[in-house]
Amino acid sequence: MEKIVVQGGARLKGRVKVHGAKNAVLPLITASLLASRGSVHIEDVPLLEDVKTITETLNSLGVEASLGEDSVTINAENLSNTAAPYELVRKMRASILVMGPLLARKKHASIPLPGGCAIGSRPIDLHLKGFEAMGVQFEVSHGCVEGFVADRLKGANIYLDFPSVGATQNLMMAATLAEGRTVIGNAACEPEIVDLANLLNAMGARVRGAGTDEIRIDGVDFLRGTEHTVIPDRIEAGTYMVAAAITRGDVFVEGAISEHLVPLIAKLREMGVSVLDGDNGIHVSAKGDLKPVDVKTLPYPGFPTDLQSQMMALQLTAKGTSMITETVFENRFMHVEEFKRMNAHIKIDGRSSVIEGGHKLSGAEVKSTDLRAGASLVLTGLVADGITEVTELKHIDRGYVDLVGKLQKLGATISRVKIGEEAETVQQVTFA
Ligand SMILES: CC(=O)N[C@H]1[C@@H](OP(=O)(O)OP(=O)(O)OC[C@H]2O[C@@H](n3ccc(=O)[nH]c3=O)[C@H](O)[C@@H]2O)O[C@H](CO)[C@@H](O)[C@@H]1O
Ligand SMILES: C=C(OP(=O)(O)O)C(=O)O
Repeated sequence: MEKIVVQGGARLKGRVKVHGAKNAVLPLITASLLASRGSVHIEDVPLLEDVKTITETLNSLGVEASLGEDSVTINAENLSNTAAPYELVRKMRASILVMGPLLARKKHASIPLPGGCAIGSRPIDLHLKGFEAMGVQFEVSHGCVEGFVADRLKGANIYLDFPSVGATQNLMMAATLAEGRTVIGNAACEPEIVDLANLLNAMGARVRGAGTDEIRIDGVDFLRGTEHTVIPDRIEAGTYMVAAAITRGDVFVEGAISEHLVPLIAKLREMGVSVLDGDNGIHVSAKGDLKPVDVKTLPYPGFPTDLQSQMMALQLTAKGTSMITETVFENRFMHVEEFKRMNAHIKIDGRSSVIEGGHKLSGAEVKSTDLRAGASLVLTGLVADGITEVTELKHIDRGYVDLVGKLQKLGATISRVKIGEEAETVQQVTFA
């Protein structure tokens, strides 16, 4: 078991490069299941735990999927198995994204119900309702949801009650091989949806309207292999932008795309942070007191829930009262109790949190409750008095490649140590 040890006080400076997006690459990998001819090769793949899990899931379906240093190659010509194993699905909710491709190619899919997680109950009803409209029948038994369709999937008009990212992706993938046209209304508009549509179209699909709230897909008979490069991770980029602001630092976030980060940039500027769009990246710098701001998370192009806890960390350092309203997940304030251990003054009122900024933060032992919460505790540790120790790193490892190494290069006093060996390493950190 390991933990991250951070000594607060360093002002971050320099350049940090973002990796390919976790939330884009997971659906891209499952979309490769749709190719019955040739291999799909994906570049700029972040070697995260989630990427390893989804690759293993494909292997368990009889598919050749191999990870390189920053790429993955998938040949699904011999896709044989249509039942995903529980031990992989329970590790990662995005495993549900094998369902659309399996139903489209094999007319059958059996997936263990992923269950709730720290941030909410996260049902899959919108996925299932959409598949039903395409002719799939479902049975739920022994903790698994099993879908069958006698013939080819049928194109359908599907309206999503909420613009679910996963449901949009799953239905979009299934529709590429369905008979006729599928229209997904109130679709999610995230950049990761556009990236998926681009891959599908390069594989021979006919997907139009991705990035708007109405996606039209005309089914084709088969899809083939291709090559694709993943978009940069806007949430990783946003995390480093907040790291620059919270330490009143000066950082160039290489690869960050400003069009994908409009709400974060707007809020940072409102707080008094300088954000400049540069050549292939975003330059963030801050000095002195920041102003409080109110933030409401929303589906894209609204403020992303995946940057909510990082923003809260920053609000803790602003002078005055800020508010965050979380509208996407019903239980995404688990980090608040951990922040409070660091002398944060926060009150939760239903789906909102009121953050009283400007109190001196103090280092403490805290634990990650989800991957973004883990990163936010590290960010808070960068400005807290003394040493912060963050445990439960399995969450952070799901979503950040080399968080510690990247922060070290920016000048943070931070290290990752085995629990039990900390005394020596903390000394190294303190006096390095
Ligand atoms: C791997 C991946 O890309 N994960 C992202 C994806 O998750 P994910 O695709 O799971 O998120 P969704 O957009 O589906 O979920 C948003 C909300 O809709 C609800 N819902 C969803 C599906 C459904 O069938 N029924 C239902 O009620 C969820 O419980 C949640 O409250 O989008 C989220 C919202 O931007 C991000 O936080 C996650 O990082
Ligand atoms: C919630 C997240 O991911 P997932 O949907 O994979 O749990 C996230 O990336 O912040």
